[in-house]
Amino acid sequence: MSAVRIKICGITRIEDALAAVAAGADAIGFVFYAKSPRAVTPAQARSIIAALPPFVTTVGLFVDMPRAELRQLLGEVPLDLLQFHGDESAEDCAGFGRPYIKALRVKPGDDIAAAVSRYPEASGLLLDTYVPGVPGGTGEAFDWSLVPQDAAKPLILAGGLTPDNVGEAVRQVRPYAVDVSGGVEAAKGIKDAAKIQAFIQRARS
Ligand SMILES: O=C(O)c1ccccc1NCC(=O)[C@H](O)[C@H](O)COP(=O)(O)O
Repeated sequence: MSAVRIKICGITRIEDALAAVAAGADAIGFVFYAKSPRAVTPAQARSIIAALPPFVTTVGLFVDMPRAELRQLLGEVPLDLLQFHGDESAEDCAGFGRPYIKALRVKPGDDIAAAVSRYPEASGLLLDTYVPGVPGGTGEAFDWSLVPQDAAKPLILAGGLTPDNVGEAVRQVRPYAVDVSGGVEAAKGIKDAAKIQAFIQRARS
């Protein structure tokens, strides 16, 4: 089995992006959702991306953003992959000339395999925790036993991961990738380089 991929999400500063890359992250995520404490402007994201070395995947997170607004943003920011974190349908996620992943907010009793099948064009599905009224970045984990072992798409495990639980999460779920935001922060939107290093080392050990 290949090494688990790692995305560090909610990046707002160049130094945090570089710390993530130096620690071995495969991808970094930018939150384009104004209500988030981790929100960035297109100009901020562009200047962080300009500081990156090659071969780092840049991911933009959106929550039910109007299509015209998203198209304009994609003309301003060189994003490799789109992450839809709201109530977008498969049709809403398509047609932007970029691969996408869809976040599914998981709650007890959910049939994740059935939800995956609703997004046949997605590159993968990100599994996050359902918290009423909060679209993402909740810092809470869901019941990992709900994750199917034979999903039709690569699954990215998210929600409440930390340096302390990511090793067990990878052992139990065997996801394609893991995604973390709050678990590697010193404060909301401010990453902690030592926590990023510990997270990546434990995810891959
Ligand atoms: O981070 C936010 O504030 C946020 C707001 C709206 C939609 C998504 C958001 N974040 C998504 C992520 O950072 C991750 O994909 C995921 O939810 C993991 O977050 P965490 O539980 O903090 O590790």
